[in-house]
Amino acid sequence: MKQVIVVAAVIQNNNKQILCALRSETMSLPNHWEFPGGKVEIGEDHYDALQREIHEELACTIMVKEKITSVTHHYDHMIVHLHTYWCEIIKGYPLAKEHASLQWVDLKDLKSLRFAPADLSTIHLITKG
Ligand SMILES: Nc1nc2c([nH]c(=O)n2[C@H]2C[C@H](O)[C@@H](COP(=O)(O)OP(=O)(O)OP(=O)(O)O)O2)c(=O)[nH]1
Repeated sequence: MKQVIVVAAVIQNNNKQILCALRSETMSLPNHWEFPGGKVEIGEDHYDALQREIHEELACTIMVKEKITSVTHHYDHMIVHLHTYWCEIIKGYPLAKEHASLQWVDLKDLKSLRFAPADLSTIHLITKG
């Protein structure tokens, strides 16, 4: 089965809301929310990949901070190794270049969005406590 390494950015604003991105109808996992990011390419480390993906998807520059978690999730069509990181926007304001939409979401409301299944452990970790 196809396996991919994916990095994703958890970005918080001054109101403690988290930036969530809606996958479009034409993407895999259509109409699911996710944390912006994407596949790590050959020769990239997680930091390079995350900065590149955020440039492409949100047209802004981030600083990658602490890792939140790493999980392996088995979808029907592939295995995703997902690594999530706290990130901070250091230049620009996020724009939906590839997603159907972006939304700043209160921590308490994250669980009510239909997220990609691989993201649930990250959501659990950032909403507890
Ligand atoms: N970016 C991102 N991808 C995620 C998350 N959770 C999760 O299961 N994924 C999956 C969805 C995709 O299959 C893959 C990320 O690849 P990608 O963002 O480059 O996806 P893509 O639409 O370009 O690729 P494809 O799967 O449609 O070929 O990981 C997440 O929080 N963020």
